[in-house]
Amino acid sequence: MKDLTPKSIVKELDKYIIGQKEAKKAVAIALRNRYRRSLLPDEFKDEVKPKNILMIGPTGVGKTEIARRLSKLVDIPFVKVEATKFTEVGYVGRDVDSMVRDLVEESIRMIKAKKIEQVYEKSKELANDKIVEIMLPFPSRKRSNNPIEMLFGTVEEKDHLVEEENENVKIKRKELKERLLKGELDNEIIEIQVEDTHNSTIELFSGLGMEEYNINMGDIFGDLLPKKMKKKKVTVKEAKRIISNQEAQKLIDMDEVIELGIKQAEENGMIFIDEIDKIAGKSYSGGPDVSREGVQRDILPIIEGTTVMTKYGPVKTDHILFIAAGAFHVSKVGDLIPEIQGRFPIRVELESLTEDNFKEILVKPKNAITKQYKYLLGAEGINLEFTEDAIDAIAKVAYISNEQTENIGARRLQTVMEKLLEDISFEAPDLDVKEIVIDKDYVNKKLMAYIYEKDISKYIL
Ligand SMILES: Nc1ncnc2c1ncn2[C@@H]1O[C@H](COP(=O)(O)OP(=O)(O)OP(=O)(O)O)[C@@H](O)[C@H]1O
Repeated sequence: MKDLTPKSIVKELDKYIIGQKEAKKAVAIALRNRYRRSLLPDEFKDEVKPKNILMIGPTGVGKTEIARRLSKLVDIPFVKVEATKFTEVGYVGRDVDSMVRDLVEESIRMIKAKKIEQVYEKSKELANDKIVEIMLPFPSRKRSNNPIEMLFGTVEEKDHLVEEENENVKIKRKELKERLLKGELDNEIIEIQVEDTHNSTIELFSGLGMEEYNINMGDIFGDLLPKKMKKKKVTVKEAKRIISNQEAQKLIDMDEVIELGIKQAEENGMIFIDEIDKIAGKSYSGGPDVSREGVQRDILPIIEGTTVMTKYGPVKTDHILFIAAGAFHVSKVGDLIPEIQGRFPIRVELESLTEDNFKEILVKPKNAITKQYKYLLGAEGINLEFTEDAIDAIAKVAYISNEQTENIGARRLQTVMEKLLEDISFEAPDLDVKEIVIDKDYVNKKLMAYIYEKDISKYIL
């Protein structure tokens, strides 16, 4: 964490997100502040509240992507919620707590995955031993207490036979294990015990038209319920995966995982509240929805710092970082209740993406969409290339269709690319050619129809 200076964070984010300097800078500072806080003496620590961020900008320009990338970069729990979800019919005040419960769930999942990784090798070994045991059990023979057998000494004789057989099995098991490790037995079928997840749902009020009361016992009691097991026939390959998973679960200390998970969520969690602009303003949004102001008032304590009950125990929200986002086309930031405004001291505006931005987004990010298609078709043995003027043309088409229909930002690139490469993707497995170059002509041919005809004359692609 020490090396993650704001500058280095921005540099990392630059690898994935084009432009949006201000927003990147703001999240980098917020993250650094957490590190700074962690160095403070305990008596000050609680005084320093996270500086929550409000991102203002149209859809599809990178608001969520910046926050999500940041969380990946530093491996912290992250959840995204749509504020409008809480205005829907059927929601009641306490439901806003669900964002914290989801965060804890995510945090625990992350810690558990890490712990499982640590015991992975050991669990794999145990699984192999178990599979050998299933495939070649030791002969079990009850010791006879028949007085005649005991009198004539046949019990000892039988014991001797069993021992001999056991020795044989041991030798055979060694051979079997060697073959198992080489993968030679992967396609054999064996019977193993697996968790029976089928009957963990109880239906309350069923038949009364209240299906929404279906309660999943697992959700309430989590790992606390004893697991019901059933027998299942699977291939050895499957068994290796299932049993090593079961063994790994036994090897990790769930109490510790939960404790660490809660701590991580409290200290380092990040909650992204999208569409906050849609709950700005006092009015009902028509119909029987929960009032927007009501939702803001419900969310407020969570952002100010409260304790939320989860199935894992109480979770304090004081140091969770909140990033709220919205387009604010219709409503203004000033339409949010003052208390909420006050809780988002950092405001950043994200710019609409230009055609040049689109060009860069197509090729520059580590996970750029053109690279993704290259990899996908590479898997079919096809080398896909894009000429520079093809990239220019794709960006232009995306930009124009955003202008002519709905502006969905960089998301448009995905639909345009899908359209462009639809035929190639479909035909790929049967194509004889192994080199495909997408040039400007190909783009024009495939995407002309994408642009409203009436405007084609205006744009020379
Ligand atoms: N500046 C950018 N650089 C690179 N890719 C981007 C950029 N903006 C958007 N994208 C791409 O578009 C997709 C959608 O962007 P994102 O989820 O960040 O939208 P958003 O601004 O949060 O909008 P919304 O509030 O509607 O979710 C991302 O997954 C990413 O692939």
